[in-house]
Amino acid sequence: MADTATAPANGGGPPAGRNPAPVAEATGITKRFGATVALRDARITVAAGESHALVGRNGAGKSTLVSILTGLQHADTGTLRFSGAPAPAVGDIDAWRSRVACVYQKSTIIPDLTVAENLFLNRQSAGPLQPIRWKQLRRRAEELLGEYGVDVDAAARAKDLTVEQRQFVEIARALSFGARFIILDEPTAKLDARGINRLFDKLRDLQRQGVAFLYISHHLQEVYDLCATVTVYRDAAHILTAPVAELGHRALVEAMTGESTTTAAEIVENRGPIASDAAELLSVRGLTLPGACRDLSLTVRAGEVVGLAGATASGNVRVGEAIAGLHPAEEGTVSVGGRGVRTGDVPSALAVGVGLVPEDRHLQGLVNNRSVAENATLTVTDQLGPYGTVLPARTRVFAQRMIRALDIKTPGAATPVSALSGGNQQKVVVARALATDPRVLVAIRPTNGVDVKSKEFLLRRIREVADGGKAALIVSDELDDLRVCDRVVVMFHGRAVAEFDRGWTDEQVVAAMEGVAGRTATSDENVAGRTGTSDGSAGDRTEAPGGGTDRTAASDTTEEHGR
Ligand SMILES: Nc1ncnc2c1ncn2[C@@H]1O[C@H](COP(=O)(O)OP(=O)(O)OP(=O)(O)O)[C@@H](O)[C@H]1O
Repeated sequence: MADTATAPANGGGPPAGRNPAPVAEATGITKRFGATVALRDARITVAAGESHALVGRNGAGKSTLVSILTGLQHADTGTLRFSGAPAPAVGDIDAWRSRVACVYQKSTIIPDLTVAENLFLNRQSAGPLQPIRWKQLRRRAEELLGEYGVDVDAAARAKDLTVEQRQFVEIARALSFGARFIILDEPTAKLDARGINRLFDKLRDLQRQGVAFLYISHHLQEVYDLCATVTVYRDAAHILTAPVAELGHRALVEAMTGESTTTAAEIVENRGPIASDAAELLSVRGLTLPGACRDLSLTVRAGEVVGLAGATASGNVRVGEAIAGLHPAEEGTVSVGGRGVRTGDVPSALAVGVGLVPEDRHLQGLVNNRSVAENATLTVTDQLGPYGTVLPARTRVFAQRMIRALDIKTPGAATPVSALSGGNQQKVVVARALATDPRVLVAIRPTNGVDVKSKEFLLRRIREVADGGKAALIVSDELDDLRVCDRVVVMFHGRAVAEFDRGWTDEQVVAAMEGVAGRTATSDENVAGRTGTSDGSAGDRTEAPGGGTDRTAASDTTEEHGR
């Protein structure tokens, strides 16, 4: 793919006449955490005004580098310079802020404060004993937001903003400290396609104003869309830095993994259709969830992986969560192998064999200060000792099996899960869902934050669940996640609007997620075909926008679209 990739129109180089010193230059950086070497003699140079990507597998050392570049951690060895000058002293927060800022996947703004208060936190007044002039504060905030073209009400509570608006506020705050170098650590993880486009427009805009970016993402297509230069880390070390336009997709993946990899589409290549007499394992009939979906029906057969696709407001995530007992239904039923699930009742879903990989591993997935072993076995404590006891030795053995099965990179089973890299934490969440050997696995964005190789690995594991005679539902808007499915049902604004067998093209599924298929094909009815109507009868299958399916086109585009 990168053979055809082009550099962004703005080029990414430093604007003429500006200080030629790099905005950030780190060399010889080594950082250890106990026995773990997180960075070994690593380096990076980001030129003024450059859009620079940093990629690497989970645990490669990217977040550690970010924490060193932003002054949160001190490197054991190495030098760091900003615009030619040595890095500020540790703890001199204002000096660090004027050089670099990071927008994380997890927001750092305070939900109960207004946008204006967040923007000027700890600098609301002119001096320590000066009163805060609220009107002035709001005006300054409005000016600041206006200056960077951020369309957000300065008086709004931060908690009422969308993820995208929060990110824009964080970027504006960073720029207001004078920083012309911004690090974005997986900023698109919680955005849908439109949100990503708007974020990219904003970044390109700021780049034209001379702001440099270090962009971290596991979505390699985003690297091709946005960045001019890419640096690859592998196993704590710098592997290469190259112009994006000169590095093909396969070469980039090989630099990250040290070997060649298969793509998601290759996982299902040469696979036959699901037997028509395969038992219906998951059955959702006429489900209505307030604010999320109306009269939705869906089935998944034994041996089948079904994708439930949709943009943020589609309701697909709530449907997945409801199947796992997290939300009560206003109407409709959920059953597994003929046994009903009491909606809104997690134990009832667990009892019939539903396993869940939740959307947000931080909020719903992990107990941070507990070990990898404890987190991986949370759902199976009844198997870890007699009479309600949990035997540490049995927990350890169980967890070690999981660590091997899912290739979790950790010093050991007793390591606190918070010490793992983001992608490896996600694998612990998947391990926990698989631990119960579920009959129906509901996996919500299961490859969130997972590197290209681990993504392939996790998707293969989900396929194996189905191949073992179980059913899997992948709830996601990631095209790579959907590519391993036998069937993809697309939701738009609470309704299933299209359904595709294998061989769909990216354009077809994206159009359906954007609501185009819903308007042309099934304007106000449930999708028919195998998703069925609310009374369980089969209806007409939705015509794919663009007509039919095209296996060649789907595989050809595999490398072209990260999402
Ligand atoms: N506070 C810590 N204590 C112990 N080990 C740590 C700590 N922080 C990071 N590590 C280890 O350092 C290594 C590098 O982790 P890092 O988070 O930098 O990887 P990453 O490239 O950002 O991965 P991901 O893509 O999964 O976010 C990993 O092996 C991780 O377990």
